[in-house]
Amino acid sequence: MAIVEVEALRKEYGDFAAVEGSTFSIERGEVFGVVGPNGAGKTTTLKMLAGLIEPTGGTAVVAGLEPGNPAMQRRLGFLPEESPLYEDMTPRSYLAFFADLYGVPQSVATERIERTLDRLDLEHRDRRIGNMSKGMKRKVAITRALVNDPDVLIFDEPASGLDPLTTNYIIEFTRELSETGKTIVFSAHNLFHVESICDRVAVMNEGRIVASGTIEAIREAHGGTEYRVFTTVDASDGLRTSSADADGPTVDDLEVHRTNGQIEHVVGDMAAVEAIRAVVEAEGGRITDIQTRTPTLEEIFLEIASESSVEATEA
Ligand SMILES: Nc1ncnc2c1ncn2[C@@H]1O[C@H](COP(=O)(O)OP(=O)(O)OP(=O)(O)O)[C@@H](O)[C@H]1O
Repeated sequence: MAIVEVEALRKEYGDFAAVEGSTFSIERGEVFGVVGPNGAGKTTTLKMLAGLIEPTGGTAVVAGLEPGNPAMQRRLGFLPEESPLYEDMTPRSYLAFFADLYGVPQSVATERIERTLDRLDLEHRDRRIGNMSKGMKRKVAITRALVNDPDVLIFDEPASGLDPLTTNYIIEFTRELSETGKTIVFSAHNLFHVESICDRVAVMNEGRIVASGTIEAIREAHGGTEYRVFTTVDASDGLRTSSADADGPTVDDLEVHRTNGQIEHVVGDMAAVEAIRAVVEAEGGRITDIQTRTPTLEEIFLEIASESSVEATEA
């Protein structure tokens, strides 16, 4: 059975739905990314999973337990997007305090805290938290999410606003946690990190999940390689497309641009390239160049988000 089961989860604020009926499940040991633009509903979703805000509808079950159940809290670690820390405490005293709240025996807690801080390379463990850098504070917050040795980690933008070195450190550490069998739900803006560590993702926009699956599947469904065929003659009249209904081979989604005296045909597969070649040769022209381009994950997600916004407007 999946360790996280979310069914028709919904959160309304007045007549505004921040999350509009999300359904997904996460297997034990998976790294699951929740991605999407600002205001998509990522934080709201993660907070409902963590039992920090109550859904208006639907259910979120973690490790077989409802959010808010104290037994579930013990199996869960939550890293909020902004982690307010007690500025006057030191990392050691602060983390010991949280371990105590979770009922972790002191000797176990000390060993766990020191091991995590060692791994995160956090120096100055007895320095006042208020005097630490943003990256150091984030490392303390991450260690706090781990004091109870949870099975499920919910990390809201774990590396947001940090320098690239600290970011890589945290992403690498998150990967290591998943290798030790922890299940990680992770929200992020930086799609490079999503691609590097997530097994599956849910793409959110305006409160709804608009695509989900492995990155490869999403790439395949929404962002295949684009072929740009440059020719001396326009092949569109000899091709059958959804817009032009001429005789000849069918080419879906053909785009034609004129650049510097050349005709550029943009198509989505090699069969279309061959069809263009046949038409161009039959018309006495020639192909001058063929270029391929694979859209970045960023472009694919932007495309998915804008398509879903258009659908919502049209509905
Ligand atoms: N307490 C609240 N009261 C009213 N509206 C809220 C509340 N919390 C969130 N919202 C709204 O719900 C929507 C989703 O917010 P949420 O914080 O979940 O988005 P997000 O995807 O995490 O965005 P970001 O990437 O900016 O953190 C936003 O439009 C936000 O303004």
